[in-house]
Amino acid sequence: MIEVQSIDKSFAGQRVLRELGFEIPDGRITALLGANGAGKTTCLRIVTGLLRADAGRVLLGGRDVAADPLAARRQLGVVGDREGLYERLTVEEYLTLFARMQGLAGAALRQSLDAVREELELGELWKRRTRGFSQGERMKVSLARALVHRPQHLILDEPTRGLDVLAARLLRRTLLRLRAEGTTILFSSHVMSEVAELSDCVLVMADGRIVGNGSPAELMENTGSDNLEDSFVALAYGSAARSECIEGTPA
Ligand SMILES: Nc1ncnc2c1ncn2[C@@H]1O[C@H](COP(=O)(O)OP(=O)(O)OP(=O)(O)O)[C@@H](O)[C@H]1O
Repeated sequence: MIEVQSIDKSFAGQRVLRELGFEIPDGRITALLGANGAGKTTCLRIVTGLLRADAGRVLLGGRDVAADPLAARRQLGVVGDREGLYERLTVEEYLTLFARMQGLAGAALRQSLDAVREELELGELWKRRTRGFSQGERMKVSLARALVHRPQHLILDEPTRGLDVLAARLLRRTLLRLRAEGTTILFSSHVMSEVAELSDCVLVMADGRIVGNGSPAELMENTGSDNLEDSFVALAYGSAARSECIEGTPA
């Protein structure tokens, strides 16, 4: 479970997150939506421990990310807005390095590497250095790095950005499989069709707050919309003027 409790964050006096709070239960896929600049990446960086909040806290599986970062990271996989590949290493070397850093060794290490190679169809890339990889190839390696230690929580920042149809499909299939295995998944996106297809729950951010929280069907019902995009627009852009939340959503 991911618990975000009353997070505040400012950059140079500009308040980006305002008492942001939400909970994500295990075995669910949750999408984080918001206009450009709404604070999604800042929120995800705080949830993953890359950035410190000014106030509030984040718990991953009950562990405070800021107070106990190593324990939190052991149960966390992250696909960030940059892939962070080491271009001189082959895929195998790169994933082995990250698996070792997560404490895997011996047969367990071998098994984990074999599993991600197969699941993410990395066979042909396995012995290649990652320099020059296409966007889709980079995403697959980045996702494999995030998954190699079988984390309980997976966080992805716009994971399908720049992917072709097949790569996006592989990613969606992987997320659905992980959900079936009980993984807790939080991802940000601007692609409404993929959010509607994948998400059990949608969080809509505006002005550093959650202004909508529910299943796609609930958000549509609460906004009187017959599609998720209209519902998102009503919440994300209407909210700045109305500064109110849909029923049942924390302010
Ligand atoms: N390191 C930083 N220093 C200064 N300002 C920052 C920093 N990181 C983010 N911001 C500002 O915080 C606000 C929220 O940015 P953030 O990247 O979290 O938005 P976002 O919702 O992810 O946007 P997008 O959809 O465009 O990726 C923006 O106004 C951005 O300029």
